[in-house]
Amino acid sequence: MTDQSPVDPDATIEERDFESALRPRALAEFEGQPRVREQLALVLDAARHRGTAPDHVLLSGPPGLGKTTLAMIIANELQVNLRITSGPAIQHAGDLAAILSGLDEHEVLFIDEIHRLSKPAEEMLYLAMEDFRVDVVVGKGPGATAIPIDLPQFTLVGATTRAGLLPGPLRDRFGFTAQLDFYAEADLAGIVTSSAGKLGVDLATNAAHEIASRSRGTPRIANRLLRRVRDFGQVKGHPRLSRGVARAALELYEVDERGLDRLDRSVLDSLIRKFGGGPVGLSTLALSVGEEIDTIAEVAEPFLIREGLMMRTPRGRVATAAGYAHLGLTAPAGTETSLFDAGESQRTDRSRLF
Ligand SMILES: Nc1ncnc2c1ncn2[C@@H]1O[C@H](COP(=O)(O)OP(=O)(O)OP(=O)(O)O)[C@@H](O)[C@H]1O
Repeated sequence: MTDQSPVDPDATIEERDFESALRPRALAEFEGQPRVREQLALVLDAARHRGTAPDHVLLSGPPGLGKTTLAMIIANELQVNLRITSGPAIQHAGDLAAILSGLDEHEVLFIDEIHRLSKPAEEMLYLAMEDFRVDVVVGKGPGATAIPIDLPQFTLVGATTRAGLLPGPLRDRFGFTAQLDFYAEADLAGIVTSSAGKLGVDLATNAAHEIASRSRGTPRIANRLLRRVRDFGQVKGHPRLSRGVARAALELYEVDERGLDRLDRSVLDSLIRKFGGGPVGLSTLALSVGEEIDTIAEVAEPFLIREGLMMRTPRGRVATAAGYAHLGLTAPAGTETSLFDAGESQRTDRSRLF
């Protein structure tokens, strides 16, 4: 198997092992997102004092920002078991009933991609979250009866990359909602430095910043790039990973100073050279670079828009003047220079307490 693109959303087994080795285990080790951390600490402390399970927690934000890590930390901090499942894995309401009725008192149930639960499972979850009860329907037709089953008090941690897709009644049943946002470079440099420590790698401070600045605000990518730099250092005989070594490694893997990888650049290149800078539809753009629409929509496009290199308009995707400049091209007169699509998230912490 060929090596992955640094932003490929599908992780290999090696990648998953690597991720779990680097996961912080306690809230105090979780870097960045200070408001989310502080608010969550309060929710957990309050529950500990009361001796009850904390409110249900909803974590939302783009992939790789630490939702799974936070779910694990919540269970660790409460010293309870964590059960992990995901929306697509729960096909029928019965699957969910089996998981819920198998929980022990105060356990944490983590449902990743909760926006992908089926409707019947979602409706069962309403009652479970609110009244710690499920109604299991036995039989069919007029003879069907609902048997109520009491559940232990548990905490649901739901994670979603698309909070907007979550139905209101489900969203409203979470007592604490945290929106994770892209990390500042300094936080990412801190994460890379701790990861290097855990891996026993000698990483210079400016090399950590070099990696952080190319990591698209995302810890998963930062750790992945660190792995590339470590490989490079090992093979080329550089036990100390200096900034120069980090740069050479990232150039080899085609991750540029702004964090664009080969896919991002080919999307931008195609938009500009094949479609005259747009407007062009997402599916055409995906076809032109030979990629799945979802990969373009979830990985390349949000980053290119966030970086102000591309814009989303009602007529399609358009390259900005900065997009042309990034490829060393001069934009035609009248090219949009707007740097920000108002719908995209910025590098700030936002969370809501209900
Ligand atoms: N704040 C953080 N501090 C240190 N490491 C972090 C932090 N956030 C994430 N990581 C690391 O980044 C990697 C990805 O994190 P995680 O799996 O929790 O992301 P996620 O948001 O659940 O992603 P997905 O939505 O794809 O499931 C892990 O290796 C984790 O250790």
